[in-house]
Amino acid sequence: MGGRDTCNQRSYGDLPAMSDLTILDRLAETLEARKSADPASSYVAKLLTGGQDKILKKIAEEAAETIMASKDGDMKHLVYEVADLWFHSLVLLAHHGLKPGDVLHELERREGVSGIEEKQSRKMER
Ligand SMILES: N=c1c2ncn([C@@H]3O[C@H](COP(=O)(O)OP(=O)(O)OP(=O)(O)O)[C@@H](O)[C@H]3O)c2ncn1[C@@H]1O[C@H](COP(=O)(O)O)[C@@H](O)[C@H]1O
Repeated sequence: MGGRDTCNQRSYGDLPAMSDLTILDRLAETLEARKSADPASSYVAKLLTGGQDKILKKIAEEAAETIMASKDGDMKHLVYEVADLWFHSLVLLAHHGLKPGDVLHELERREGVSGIEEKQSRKMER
């Protein structure tokens, strides 16, 4: 776990000040700008210049930390770790020139389609 200690700044369940879409878009813009930033002064620039494997390693670490937080049953810790996981996933998307909107559109496309039915239709296609 890093030095960022935002766990206690907002109690679990409070609404964020702005919509989730807005923070995702703002963060994506920052990540894009960090592509030309100095790695010495930007964590994101350091990750992006480090290449795909460094980003993937962080995602694996954050996924493992998310699992541990869930098992511990500490909801604040879980939210914190999922935020880390989402953040590093957004860095991976930026690395590939993708945006949060690409994922949101995919989720929208899936909206209302039962996972069980979708899996069944894939089996029938084979
Ligand atoms: N949302 C985040 C964010 N979430 C987590 N982190 C960093 O991700 C890292 C998480 O890794 P760990 O918990 O494993 O901590 P660590 O052991 O110190 O990390 P490593 O040194 O092993 O990589 C920490 O350094 C956190 O500070 C983030 N760093 C940046 N952002 C956003 O990205 C923007 C740009 O950041 P910079 O590029 O650093 O200016 C910021 O303004 C924020 O909006």
